[in-house]
Amino acid sequence: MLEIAALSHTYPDGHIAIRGMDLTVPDGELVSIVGPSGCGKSTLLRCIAGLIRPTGGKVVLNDEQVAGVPDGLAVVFQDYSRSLFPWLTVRDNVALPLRRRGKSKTERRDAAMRALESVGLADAARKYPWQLSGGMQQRVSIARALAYQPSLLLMDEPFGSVDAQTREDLEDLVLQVHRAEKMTILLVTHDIDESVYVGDRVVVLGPSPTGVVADVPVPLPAERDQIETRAMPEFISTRAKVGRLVRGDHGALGETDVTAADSAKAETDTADETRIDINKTDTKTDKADVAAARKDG
Ligand SMILES: Nc1ncnc2c1ncn2[C@@H]1O[C@H](COP(=O)(O)OP(=O)(O)OP(=O)(O)O)[C@@H](O)[C@H]1O
Repeated sequence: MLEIAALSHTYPDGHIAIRGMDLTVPDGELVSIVGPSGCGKSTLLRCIAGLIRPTGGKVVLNDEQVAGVPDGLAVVFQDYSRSLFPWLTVRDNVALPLRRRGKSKTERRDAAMRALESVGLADAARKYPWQLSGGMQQRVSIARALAYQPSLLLMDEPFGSVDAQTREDLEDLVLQVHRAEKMTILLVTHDIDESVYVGDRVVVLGPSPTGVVADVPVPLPAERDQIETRAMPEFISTRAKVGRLVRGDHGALGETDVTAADSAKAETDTADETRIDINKTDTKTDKADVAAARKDG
């Protein structure tokens, strides 16, 4: 269970990105997060990932307050070109984080190959990331997250840089993995259709400083199909509702939607920002991991 309570974040320059956000995500749910450009979606994910410390409120994951990168967390970013190490093979990129799981070399390689098979890239295992297309590189990033077997997967606009066909394939891949592994997934997207197509629910954030404007259930069957699901009346009406809410039309709120706008207004905590040095720590660990991976050959 992920619980976000009265979460606020003010950057050191005084910019208030998040104010008084409340959100609860039960285990195994796939929640889409949408909101106007620049509202604070990435800031929210970084607070959940323990990469920045909130200046107010808290993030609690499985009953423990997040104070650094939690165990069992994986993140997929939009910019795949910077998230893979060009000097490691595809297989070694996928296997790298498993060092932190205490796995042996053979176990790491087996897990990496299984994850690559699940994204249809087993044949590319011995290639380097720069030998693959953008969509294939993003599938490697997803395979790396899957191999880690996270209990919580955060995806920040993960399909923003790939073509339309690849995007649909990756959406279906995430749905398939979500069903098979039952992991909790938070997916930030600018694409309202995508938010409804993949989500169990869509959380709509308001403009900066952001908070939850509405929590919209997605009344669609768990099994989804790119053509049939998108033609369903429930898909069309939910997409229209989310679209209006993102544009600030709160009249689009239905009886089943939960609004947290009031609690967002109530929170005024703008305490000083304290940055965690987790980035430094991570960089050191990554360097050690990478050096060891290269030695493994
Ligand atoms: N390090 C920082 N220092 C100061 N302000 C920042 C910093 N990082 C982000 N911001 C500001 O905080 C706000 C939220 O940024 P964030 O990247 O979280 O938004 P977003 O919703 O993910 O944006 P987009 O829709 O463009 O992806 C923006 O106004 C941004 O300019």
